[in-house]
Amino acid sequence: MNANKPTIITITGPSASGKTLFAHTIHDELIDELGEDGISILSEDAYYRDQSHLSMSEREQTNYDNPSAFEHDLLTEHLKKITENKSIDVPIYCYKTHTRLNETRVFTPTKIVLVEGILLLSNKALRDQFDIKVYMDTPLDICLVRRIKRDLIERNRSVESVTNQYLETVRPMYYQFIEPSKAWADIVITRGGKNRMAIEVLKAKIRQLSKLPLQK
Ligand SMILES: Nc1ncnc2c1ncn2[C@@H]1O[C@H](COP(=O)(O)OP(=O)(O)O)[C@@H](O)[C@H]1O
Ligand SMILES: O=c1ccn([C@@H]2O[C@H](COP(=O)(O)O)[C@@H](O)[C@H]2O)c(=O)[nH]1
Repeated sequence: MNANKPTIITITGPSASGKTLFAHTIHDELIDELGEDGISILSEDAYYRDQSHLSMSEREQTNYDNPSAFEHDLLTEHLKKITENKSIDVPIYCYKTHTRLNETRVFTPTKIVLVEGILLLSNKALRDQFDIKVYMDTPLDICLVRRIKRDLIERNRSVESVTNQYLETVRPMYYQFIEPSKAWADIVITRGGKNRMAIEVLKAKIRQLSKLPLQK
């Protein structure tokens, strides 16, 4: 790893496998130690394509678990800029309307960048941007239960819409794209976002990497 460029760590795996919880736990437990320019999180979901040209019923039919739903080229370009220590304008995606907001968020590179999302290892150009690749190997039935609970509360969804989407796209796309991408992972984590030993191992590696100097 080059001491002059940020280290980019991907945390991938199925929807509701605990990627967000895992990334935020590591971030929150290290932020005081590493500082605001030490560690940050970027989400693949921010790069969902805008659907504002479609009607709401058409948006509800979109396959959000196929790589084509994401603007991966833009994310790849942004990750390259991060490795050059350049700021990027990250899109803001709304799950309730399935659209991007008009405004963007300025993201300034930090020494460690955690990037979480379902299809980050499915694309070679994207995969090549990551220094460390982590896969959350949570059983799919547990992911489904957690996704139902989360999407009802946080994403304005009904049980029927979550379960239909699961059968039509989420599960088939998992087997087609996500599960095979596990082969690219350096570290496979069982038991989801609360696996304390896995959290501590990643934190130790991040602490070690953070001791290397970064030239801005
Ligand atoms: N090990 C765990 N035990 C209990 N709940 C969990 C665990 N891991 C994740 N969750 C919960 O499951 C839901 C989905 O987790 P999340 O981190 O959002 O998944 P992802 O980012 O992979 O889609 C969230 O409500 C989260 O708090
Ligand atoms: O408009 C949308 C966009 C995405 N989804 C679903 O979200 C998950 C990915 O997010 P996680 O946080 O990893 O769960 C993906 O499985 C999509 O199906 C959506 O339902 N609507």
